[in-house]
Amino acid sequence: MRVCLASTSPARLMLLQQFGIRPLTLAPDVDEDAVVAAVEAAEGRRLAPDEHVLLLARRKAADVAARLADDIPGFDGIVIGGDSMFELDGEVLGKPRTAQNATERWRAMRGRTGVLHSGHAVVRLEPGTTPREVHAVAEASVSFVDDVTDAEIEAYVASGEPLQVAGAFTVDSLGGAFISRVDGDPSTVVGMSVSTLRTLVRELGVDWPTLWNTTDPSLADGRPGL
Ligand SMILES: Nc1nc2c(ncn2[C@@H]2O[C@H](COP(=O)(O)OP(=O)(O)OP(=O)(O)O)[C@@H](O)[C@H]2O)c(=O)[nH]1
Repeated sequence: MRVCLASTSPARLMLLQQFGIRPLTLAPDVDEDAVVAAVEAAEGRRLAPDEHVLLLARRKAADVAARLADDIPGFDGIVIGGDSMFELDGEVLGKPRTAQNATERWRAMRGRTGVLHSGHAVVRLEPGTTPREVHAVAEASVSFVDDVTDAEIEAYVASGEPLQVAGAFTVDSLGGAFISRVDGDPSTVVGMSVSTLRTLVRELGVDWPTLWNTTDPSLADGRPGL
């Protein structure tokens, strides 16, 4: 069973590898802001965090699944897409991208609890059959210690780590020192709930252990991806 991760996220790839899977990786070609804006305009409302991450996870998986059918005829396996957003006091926060945003967010987060929403979509590609897709959202609440100092925030932002991750924090790296509690599947916070992926894979009739220790043939000669 081949596995393709439709993501550029190093954390998502790390998660799958930690859980015994060495997937092919392909970057999704999805303009996330444009996709969300189009759906919100059509619906005449803002998307809730769970709708937001599910929409994007599904679009990313669908984009790569469609390209795979052309790039690797006869691909027999699954394509996994994901998206994560952090919700604090009803505000949906993606990657801060700038030091100022990250600093402002950390000053607002100390001592608080927010929810990390992760969307998951899995597409089953099997030669001669119609692709099948299943999807789900997982949430984990994240509580931050209340005594993070401005100096610690400045140092953390200066590390660059918080700039490119949903919510401006990581639970499995430098940011973990400022997190007092996670309620839910911890891998949800990192980028994908692997227990949720297992449920989705089973819905597609695939036994999870069959994915263990799979090395995609395209990786056989050490080339990442296609
Ligand atoms: N290592 C780590 N990464 C995190 C954590 N929280 C969020 N992230 C990452 O923050 C990023 C959220 O941005 P997304 O838009 O979902 O994904 P992306 O990184 O743009 O990658 P794509 O899947 O290609 O869209 C993901 O890469 C997550 O893995 C965390 O606690 N630890």
